[in-house]
Amino acid sequence: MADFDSVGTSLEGRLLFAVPKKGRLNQAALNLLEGADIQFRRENRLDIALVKNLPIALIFLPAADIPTFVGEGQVDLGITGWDQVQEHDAGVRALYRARRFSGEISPEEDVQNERGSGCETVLDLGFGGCKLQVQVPENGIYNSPKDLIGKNIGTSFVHLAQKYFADLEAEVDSTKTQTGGQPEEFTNKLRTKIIELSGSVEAACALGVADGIVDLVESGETMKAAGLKPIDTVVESSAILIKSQKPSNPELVELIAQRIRGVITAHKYVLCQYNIRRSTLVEASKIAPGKRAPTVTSLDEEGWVAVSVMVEKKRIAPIMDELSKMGAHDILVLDIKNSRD
Ligand SMILES: Nc1ncnc2c1ncn2[C@@H]1O[C@H](COP(=O)(O)OP(=O)(O)OP(=O)(O)O)[C@@H](O)[C@H]1O
Ligand SMILES: O=P(O)(O)OC[C@H]1O[C@H](OP(=O)(O)OP(=O)(O)O)[C@H](O)[C@@H]1O
Repeated sequence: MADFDSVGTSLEGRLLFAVPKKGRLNQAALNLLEGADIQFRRENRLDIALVKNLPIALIFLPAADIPTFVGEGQVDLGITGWDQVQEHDAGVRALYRARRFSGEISPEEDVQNERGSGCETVLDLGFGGCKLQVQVPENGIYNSPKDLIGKNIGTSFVHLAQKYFADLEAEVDSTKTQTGGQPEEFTNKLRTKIIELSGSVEAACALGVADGIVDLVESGETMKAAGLKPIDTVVESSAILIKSQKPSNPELVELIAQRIRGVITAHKYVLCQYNIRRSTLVEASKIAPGKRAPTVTSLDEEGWVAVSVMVEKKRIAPIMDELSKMGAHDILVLDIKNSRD
């Protein structure tokens, strides 16, 4: 077990930054920290690491728990999936709704309900893209989400699944009665049974535990291998940087956000340099206009200029083809290690 006490006192005055300790987001998050020059050494099995060159402590937590820590303000910043923030948000709202329904909620808490998860999105990190989808057996009897009302649903996203089926049940009920549904009260009334599973959710249908599942899909390989098909999307997700509503050091939060933004831009773009006749410069700039504008310098040859421009990595090959066709020479493409707007 990690010895938190020994580092406890040294956390004072440090911004607490939660990072996924395992799973799909772990390595990409560590790469971002490295790119942002957040230097630390993590002792074996210790889930807290002090940053050497900034007043920050990294807290390694499961991605699913990060919105709770950030939302409640115990941790200032965090990297997690948008899906996890939405799940936490749905959980917080469901809890307040249930308490309001049973009459045990005060007006102050009611205000808190409106604040939801308490996490604010700082920026999209551009990795960990996936979709939370409703899935059913490929050759089974269910074809639309409505067919699953009243059935068993396996998922790790219990609150989002509850909300999804509560809304669906309310929609179906309101078309039946024409009186308008009340998704508000779903905690007491949900007919669909949501079964919480912590992993390998895709196996639930084949094993007879569930009729359908709500699970993440990226490439679709897991879904296909399990003989499932998607019938709806609950949430589209990617990794995000979140902050609490009142971080202990807002300036440091902004500094980290700026550095991470720089790393993301650097990964997304390459620097393209080429020589071209000045008379073709305007046309060439239309092909590769850059983030703001190309940098143009004179060449020691009459009528020629050297151009330097940032180009999105994924578009670089066709842009080089076009520039070459236009008469550009000595086209070079360079990786960008870091950047700042
Ligand atoms: N296949 C995927 N592709 C891209 N991102 C994913 C994928 N699966 C999960 N994610 C993202 O990563 C987050 C964490 O999911 P993951 O399953 O890795 O977490 P974990 O349960 O902490 O790890 P593990 O599954 O190893 O126990 C998800 O909430 C989602 O945002
Ligand atoms: O569409 P794909 O690219 O196949 O990815 C989807 C799978 O990835 C995630 O699970 P993960 O592998 O992280 O493990 P888990 O099932 O234990 O959560 C998710 O829960 C799916 O099972």
